[in-house]
Amino acid sequence: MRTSIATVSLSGSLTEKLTAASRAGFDGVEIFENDLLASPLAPEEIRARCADLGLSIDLYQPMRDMEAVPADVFTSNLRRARNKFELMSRLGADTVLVCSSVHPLAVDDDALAAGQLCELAGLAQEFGIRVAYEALAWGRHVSTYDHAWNIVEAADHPALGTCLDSFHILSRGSDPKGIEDIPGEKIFFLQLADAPLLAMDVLQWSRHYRCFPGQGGFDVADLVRRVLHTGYDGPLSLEVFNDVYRQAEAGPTAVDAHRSLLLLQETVGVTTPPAPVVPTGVAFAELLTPDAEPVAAMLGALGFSRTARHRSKPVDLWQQGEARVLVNTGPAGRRDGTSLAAIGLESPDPAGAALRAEALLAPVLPRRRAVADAPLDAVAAPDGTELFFCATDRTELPNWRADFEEVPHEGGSGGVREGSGGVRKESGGVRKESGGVRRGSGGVRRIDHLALVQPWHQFDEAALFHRSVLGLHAQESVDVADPYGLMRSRAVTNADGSVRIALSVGAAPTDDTVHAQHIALATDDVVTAARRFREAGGRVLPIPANYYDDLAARFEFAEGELETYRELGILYDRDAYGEFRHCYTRTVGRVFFELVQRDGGYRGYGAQNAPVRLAAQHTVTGG
Ligand SMILES: O=C(O)c1ccc(O)c(O)c1
Ligand SMILES: [Mg+2]
Repeated sequence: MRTSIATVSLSGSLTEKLTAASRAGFDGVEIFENDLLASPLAPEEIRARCADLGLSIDLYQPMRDMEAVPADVFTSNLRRARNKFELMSRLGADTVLVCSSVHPLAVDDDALAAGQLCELAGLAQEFGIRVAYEALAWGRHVSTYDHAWNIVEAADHPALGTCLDSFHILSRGSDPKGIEDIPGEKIFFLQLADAPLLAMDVLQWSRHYRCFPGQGGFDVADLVRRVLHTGYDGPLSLEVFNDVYRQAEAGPTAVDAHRSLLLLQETVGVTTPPAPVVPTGVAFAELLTPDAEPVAAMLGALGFSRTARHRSKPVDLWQQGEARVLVNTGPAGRRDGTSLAAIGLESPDPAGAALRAEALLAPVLPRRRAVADAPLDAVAAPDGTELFFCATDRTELPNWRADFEEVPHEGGSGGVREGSGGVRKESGGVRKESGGVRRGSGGVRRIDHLALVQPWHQFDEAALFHRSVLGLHAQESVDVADPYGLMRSRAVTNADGSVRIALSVGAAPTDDTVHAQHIALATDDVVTAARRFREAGGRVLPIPANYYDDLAARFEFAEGELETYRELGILYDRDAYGEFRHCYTRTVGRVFFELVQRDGGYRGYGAQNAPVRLAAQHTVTGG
């Protein structure tokens, strides 16, 4: 289907908006009146610019307070309309949106509304223009789509139809089923927006919190299916009033927006892009660092061993159980402190995953390839993290580990390396971890989750990206209080929890040291793990005594248990499924580690404890 976007959904000048929409792959635009008024370009120039960019002008909007008004007001409305129709002719736009009146003099009289809209449509017709009448959710007398349709039907003019807007329909809780009663050719336009489910004034909700389909809580796909059922064949057009997108750079927002429509079209079954290839595990996390020393000390204390080195690049592979961390000291790592730069995702079909990513507008990165390197397909997530689609030790696919050469066993500084015993050699000569971390050894088994802090304006985009590109499931978003601002956090996971990525965002540009990325490592015994870490010279993040007093009030612990947690900086949480014990390391550059013990199917990430953790990190870094 054709895709379109209202200029109000993007930031910048009209020219910037049009360029962004075109680059992101939209077929057309709705020109919002204010964007035209503020533009130095003449209507003819805007028309030419759109043509150059391959964009059609699908709608001009809005025309307000037209109908159900006293005769003298209507006369001046017609004068205003004639003016706008002349403008639209210069612009080459053939459909105008008229939204239901909020005029103080408008009366509750459907016959009058129909009569005046009919007259307006007659005038429009002289200009070859169609009028699409839309019910604003806060319209004075007309606020539902079925009411607007009744008026359009009564007016019975070929140049008058209705405009459906998913926000107005779904925000009021109207049943979208009735849409199927409207003849498709009388639906002149379809505007789409989602929104988070908030209990607030509908006008404020609409003007500030709309988001792209799939980012909020509405069932936009169901509504679209019903509209398509009528035979509607106009564009799917996004109309998103949103405070964040008004400010964020138009280019990435437009891509995000178009991705939402690609996913929507797939959901309703009008397109079949390459299917998502859901990752089945985390192959590795890659740290970029200018200085391997503190990173090596940290990994050693956590019980990792440096087992292999890349054959042609300054990259070390550190392992423990199934957890693998690459430490890259290449040129890119010299730019700024240690950071979590890449994630290797175990993929059943790496090439298929890359095809999916490309179809969903994810930037596909050049394959990293040296002489003997396995080609790795990679894409950039919205925050710049590189996501590699990997196959680890599967004979039929190129194995990224074959690029690494075993190094003589040197290990970390103590820790649990004996726990990951039974080191075997695989044919490629790379040390293969046994996966056999001894139970109760406090050893790390695998990466539990990766926590990625998003740029402030990319939170919704990030969740939609991971959902649509990787086929991960997005959990509910939770608010977390930081001493210096509010954070929102939302996890995306695969079905068995072997891939968990926690996305979070602050309300404003954040302090890098505190709002660092982190790697959470799963252990069966966090108490032993924390002890060993400490004995190996590691320092856990100190947690205030008040936290433990509160834990004592909320839960009953076995004799001595709480004292142990207090001593080791271990935090505790519980949900309907199980228990969670976790502690944090100090930060190295912009990265820290977490040791986590999940028992009995606990599903969360300790969000309850996050405010305490964030405050503790501020204390450590800020003094
Ligand atoms: O908020 C508004 O006024 C407004 C204007 C035009 C629309 O199409 C709409 O959905 C809302
Ligand atoms: Mg609208």
